[in-house]
Amino acid sequence: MRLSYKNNFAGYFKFYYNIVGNRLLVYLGLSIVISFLDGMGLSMFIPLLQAVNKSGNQPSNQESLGQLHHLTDWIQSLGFDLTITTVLSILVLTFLIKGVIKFVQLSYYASLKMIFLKKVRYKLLNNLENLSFSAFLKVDAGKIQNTMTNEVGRLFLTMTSYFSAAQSFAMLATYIFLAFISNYQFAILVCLGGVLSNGIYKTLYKRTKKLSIKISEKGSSFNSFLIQAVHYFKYLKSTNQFSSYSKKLKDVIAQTEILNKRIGLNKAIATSIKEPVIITIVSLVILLQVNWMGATLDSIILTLLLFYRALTALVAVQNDWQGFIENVGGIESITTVSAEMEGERETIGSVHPGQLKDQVLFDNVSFSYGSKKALDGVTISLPYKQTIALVGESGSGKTTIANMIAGLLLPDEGTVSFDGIPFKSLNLNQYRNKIGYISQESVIFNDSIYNNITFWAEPTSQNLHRFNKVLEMASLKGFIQSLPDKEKTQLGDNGILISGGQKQRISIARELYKECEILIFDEATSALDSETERVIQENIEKLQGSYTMVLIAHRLSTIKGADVIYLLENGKLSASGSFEEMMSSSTRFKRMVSLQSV
Ligand SMILES: Nc1ncnc2c1ncn2[C@@H]1O[C@H](COP(=O)(O)OP(=O)(O)OP(=O)(O)O)[C@@H](O)[C@H]1O
Repeated sequence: MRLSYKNNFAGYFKFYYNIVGNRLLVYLGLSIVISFLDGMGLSMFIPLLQAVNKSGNQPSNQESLGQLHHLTDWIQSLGFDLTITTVLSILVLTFLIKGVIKFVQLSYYASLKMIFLKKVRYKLLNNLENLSFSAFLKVDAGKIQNTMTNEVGRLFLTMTSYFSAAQSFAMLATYIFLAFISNYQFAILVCLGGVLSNGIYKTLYKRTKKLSIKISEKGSSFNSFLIQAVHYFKYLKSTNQFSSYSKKLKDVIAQTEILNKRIGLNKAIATSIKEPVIITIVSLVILLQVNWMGATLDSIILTLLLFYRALTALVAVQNDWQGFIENVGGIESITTVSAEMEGERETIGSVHPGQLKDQVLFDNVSFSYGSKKALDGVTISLPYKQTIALVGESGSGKTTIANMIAGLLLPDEGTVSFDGIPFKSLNLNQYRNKIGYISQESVIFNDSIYNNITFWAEPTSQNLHRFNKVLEMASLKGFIQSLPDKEKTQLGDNGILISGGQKQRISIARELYKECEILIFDEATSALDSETERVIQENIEKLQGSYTMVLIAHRLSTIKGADVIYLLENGKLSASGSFEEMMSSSTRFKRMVSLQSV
């Protein structure tokens, strides 16, 4: 399914059709049946008039019905007498059937809505899931959030209005058809009235559409500011910067509401001119009918009835279209965001990685973020079940290498390979199943400890056993035992209810539970006190030899046990070897160690 559209009536139809398929035709079919029944019901007023005329002993005026007298002829040919009771019974029956079909249509609409919203949200979520990491680095989180929530809602409103307009249009067509066969001059007047008022509405629609698109943009920036306000709440609160920050948010709110007010103003104009326009046209028709066409009373009543219904349908078309235009920004922003994300889709190779046997190898790798060179001709080997450590000053390129090992970034020059398979050809999704990543910012979901560690695994005895094992490995057993709700303890948004060190241990436990093959610790022990750090350190050491591991650490004491240490300087490799080798061969490394000892 591709979310794209052409900016015209048929283009919108195709857009909705692409999402919900033939269900749309069923819905439209039901709309047409309802319009037809409505027309049928109204036509019953014609024989009703005749029946009233007959009972009043007035001559029945076949001429005033135009070609519609065929309807009364048809009813009589079925063997029904045109009495008031017969006609009223047919009228009641028609509207009863219409009510039943309306119910079916509305129930169908409820499931259509569910399918529509689900499909669009799934599509956007898939787009996000498949987005490349380098594109994600440039992404506006507020825009994505706004699109997934508000804009999908607005998009659905456009579909509601669009099909409601289509249904009203079917009604309008029914009455115009009835009008044509009853009195063609009248029909021409209806059309003229429609065309006339349409001119006024077109200008209003154009203005509303522009405002609607602007509202979508404002929605994105509102969400962006809001996400950051929540994310940096502690900082904003402790430094009393919240008031100046919320000023920015309030500005966006005010601008959005001004746009909404302008849309409301357009709506007010559109709504308030409707009745005067209708009444003027109705009066003109009556004048024309009485003065120049010598119309009789029942012909005027019939004309008025058809005319009134046709114009009501026309007003409904205009109202629905106004509703459509008010939310058209939703289509615009969803298709744009979806296309943008699709354009930045990660390309995944097809070669399936087996178990790591030999090594992950960086061969003369260079990488830049835009014009900023982060890695320059780096050659590194990560051998099977060995531990390497990356050290270097802040900004020297350690995290970039870690991201490359996880396949998040691909080299601009040189190759990164897994047992000889270049990452470009590798099925990176399968490869990443092997990766455990414990990053500088611990990842904690707003859920229980158990779910955070097991990633929502069923609490079977086997899983619970595995869970308890990793609690011990990550030194979490004592902490969890001390909590009243034990492993069911909720951690709050972003782990706000636990300490930085506890967050890290939970992250470590999650990766151990996953039973990954390659473990990346990016400053994993930086937020721990020295005692906890020692325990975790011992645990990492226990893992050495069982996992292929990458350690990134500023504290050099923590990487003493690594098989090979790589020292980076400004994206270049300046030395490598075991801790002892580095101490004797690299004066820079030796200085770093001695500075930390001090
Ligand atoms: N998304 C980005 N866009 C532009 N430049 C970036 C981006 N991420 C990192 N860099 C730059 O690339 C260089 C290497 O960054 P990297 O994060 O790999 O360093 P690091 O050694 O891990 O630093 P630290 O120890 O502070 O985490 C730095 O100069 C940094 O400014």
